[in-house]
Amino acid sequence: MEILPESLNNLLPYDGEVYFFGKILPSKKADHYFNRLMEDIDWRQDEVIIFGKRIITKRKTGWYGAEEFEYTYSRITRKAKIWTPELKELKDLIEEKTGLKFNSCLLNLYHSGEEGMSWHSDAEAELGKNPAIASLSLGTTRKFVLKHKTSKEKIELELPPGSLLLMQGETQKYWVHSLPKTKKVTEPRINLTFRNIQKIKK
Ligand SMILES: O=C(O)CCC(=O)C(=O)O
Ligand SMILES: [Fe+2]
Repeated sequence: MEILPESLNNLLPYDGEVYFFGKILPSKKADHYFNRLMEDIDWRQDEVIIFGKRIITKRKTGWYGAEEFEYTYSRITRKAKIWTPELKELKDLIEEKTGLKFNSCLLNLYHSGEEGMSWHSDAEAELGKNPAIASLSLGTTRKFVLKHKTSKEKIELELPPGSLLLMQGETQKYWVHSLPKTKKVTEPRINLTFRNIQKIKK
């Protein structure tokens, strides 16, 4: 069941649903969480395999959840750490705003505009069919782009600190998304994507 404020429009013209909630955290709170997460998250550089090559990303990530869920992406499997107090608070807030339940969170730390995320969809088996993914942004504002896999139509939006974006329905099946690199941004950004892992592998 989804409880969405009636005022929210679907940003996608077809084949999925993306809702922008705007700022759900006042600036001071957003700053507070940014600083806490910088300190408390076990930030790691990922080793990903791209076109068969092992690459160490500049971007750092963290993987947290209600249990030690295993998550596989780009052929790397990681075991979740248990929620920190701040992550639990943010999860509760996002569940309240979206009316959905989430049991895990992937965090990304982009040190500057030199780091981004290339085109992908979040369609890992662990997320099940038509996953809902809630994305909270902290730190500097960055541009986020969605692109339809066949029509190539693009939807662009700015994600300011404290703002929430929800992707659900068939979005991951028909659209890819990216965080483009940019020379204009020198400040760091943290993004949290709350997800719901379906299969509990121990
Ligand atoms: O940083 C963002 O806004 C996007 C992150 C993302 O797409 C992901 O973690 O799968
Ligand atoms: Fe993503």
